[in-house]
Amino acid sequence: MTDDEIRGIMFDAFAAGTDTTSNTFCFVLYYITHHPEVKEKLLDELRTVFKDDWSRPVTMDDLNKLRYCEAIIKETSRIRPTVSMVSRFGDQVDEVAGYKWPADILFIMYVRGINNNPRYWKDPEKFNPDRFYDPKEIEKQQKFAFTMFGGGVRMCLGRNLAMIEMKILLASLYRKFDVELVDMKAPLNVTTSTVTICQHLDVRMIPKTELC
Ligand code: HEM
Repeated sequence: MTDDEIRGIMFDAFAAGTDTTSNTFCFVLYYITHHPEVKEKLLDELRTVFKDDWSRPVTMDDLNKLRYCEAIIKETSRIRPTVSMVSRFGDQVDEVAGYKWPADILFIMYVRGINNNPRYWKDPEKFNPDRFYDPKEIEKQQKFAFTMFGGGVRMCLGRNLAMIEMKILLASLYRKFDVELVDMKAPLNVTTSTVTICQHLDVRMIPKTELC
């Protein structure tokens, strides 16, 4: 591999892999703090997986068991996707969604619209991680009704890494701390272009004295 190729890969990892994960995680904290019943279920999962050991590193085996953590991350990304648009350039005349399109057209898919479409999601505005946890709910889902990492050959290259990072962070954080919002009434403060950035989120981290 040449130096240029290595530099390019490192650049992609930083450019595509930092704002995305960090902002998604801010949204995860925001939604958990606003849904105490979700926090309780998360803590139950942590108790089941880690028993009374609250400091050992998270293993691959643990990651497979942290299904509710993953469901929280997915439901957060459904209701408030960090990457709000995915684009494709059509270089030839084509037919899409029953319409004929000329060449050199940029198609932009509005991810938030897809993920919150009431045709595919009951009460789409409700934060409910069970949509991605309960096998019956998962079975009901339409294949393309949820996208977090895009799709097809240009799908996010870092998707597995991103999910591993966020699950480890979520489990590690809630094993050792309780997290509160400083202002529960403050709405999410975001700016949106391709990536939705959380401008401001004041949290209070309270060290735990006993497991969960
Ligand atoms: C929560 C975290 C992340 C989200 C929500 C996310 C989302 C996305 C989305 C929606 C795309 C466009 C896919 C498409 O056009 O179909 C993408 C592309 C990409 N992502 Fe991520 N991503 C995340 C984390 C990461 C990480 C950690 C890395 C690398 C370390 C990464 C590397 C990339 C790269 C290289 C592309 C371009 C792929 C291509 O054009 O072939 N992403 N990501």
